[in-house]
Amino acid sequence: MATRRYDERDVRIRPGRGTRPRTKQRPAHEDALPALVTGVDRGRYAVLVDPDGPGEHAVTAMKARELGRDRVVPGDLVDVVGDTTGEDGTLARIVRIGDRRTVLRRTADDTDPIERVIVANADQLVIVTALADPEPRTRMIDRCVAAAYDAGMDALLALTKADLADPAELVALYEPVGVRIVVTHRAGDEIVGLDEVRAALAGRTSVLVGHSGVGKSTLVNALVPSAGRATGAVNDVTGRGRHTSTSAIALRVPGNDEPTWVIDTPGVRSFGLAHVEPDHLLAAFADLSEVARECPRGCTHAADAPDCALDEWVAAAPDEPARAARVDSFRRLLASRLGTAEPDPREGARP
Ligand SMILES: Nc1nc2c(ncn2[C@@H]2O[C@H](COP(=O)(O)OP(=O)(O)OP(=O)(O)O)[C@@H](O)[C@H]2O)c(=O)[nH]1
Ligand SMILES: [Zn+2]
Repeated sequence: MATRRYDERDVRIRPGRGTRPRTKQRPAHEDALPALVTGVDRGRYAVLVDPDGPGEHAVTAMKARELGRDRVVPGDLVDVVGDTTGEDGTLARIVRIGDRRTVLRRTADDTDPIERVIVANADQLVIVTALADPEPRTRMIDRCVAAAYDAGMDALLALTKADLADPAELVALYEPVGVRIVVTHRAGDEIVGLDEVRAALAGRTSVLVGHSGVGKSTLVNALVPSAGRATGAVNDVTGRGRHTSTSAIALRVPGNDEPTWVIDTPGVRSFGLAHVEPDHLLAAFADLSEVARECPRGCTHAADAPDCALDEWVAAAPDEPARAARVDSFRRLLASRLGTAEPDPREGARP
């Protein structure tokens, strides 16, 4: 995306004196090397210098003091200096964070009111959802789709465990939202549908999210055999999976001509939607975006918005039910952001 969106860098409290741009205070670091952040663990960053290039090698780095509290997250393109050999016991320094094409935030919560960036520069959010065991939760999917669209990312719904339930209902719900859908199920050691998943990921960076037990690790291990993501059985008592994996990590998917990455985000439950603008969400619906140019200024495009052009557009073609489905879908995502969405009846049992 062209414009950088608001993130925690903007709410940093700066010391009173000096309004000079911070970049001026930073050393030039002309010898710095470009690197991709693949993982973060207790203040140590796993980076790949010259990612996907001839000189690619893994290095452990720390954040240079001059970056202050700016967060460095998987997917960030950074500059590193110092000992960049990657040899045992060496530590490089991250001195610059490149502009971010996209940012995905996790939601604010009671202990931390800031929606923090969790992944940078990803193209696509892959919402891994089991068709059963655990039951799919449409409200959670809606929130993920809204977060992806707001972040300028595509959304891909990966429906697993198709051996247990029919995907038709969810497909009908998400196709009008413009979400690409792939359906998989395990058959012995194989995953049926894996080729479609591969095709949807090829040449892109995709963030994988999903509740515990949906089969996300099973999928990651099939895509990246060297990953060794822990897979856990669904807990028989609660129906939830065990939390078997811990920190976010970028993994290269082998076998592609173009660089292909998945970023696994264990433990991420929800996404920040507090800053989503209706028009930002609308931008993901090119056809509706066009129609809404006729809306009154400041139109929220919600179901109760007076004179919203989307309503006229639906009314103008009663023989085209697809229009209503499209508008309803957009408004469902809009409502998920405002927290006014109908509660998902299936969600009650599992907060
Ligand atoms: N029936 C069925 N079970 C599956 C399928 N895919 C995975 N499972 C099982 O579902 C359980 C959870 O799979 P995981 O891959 O560990 O799920 P996860 O989403 O990574 O969950 P955590 O590891 O807890 O984060 C395991 O017992 C898998 O064997 C599938 O297609 N069909
Ligand atoms: Zn409108």
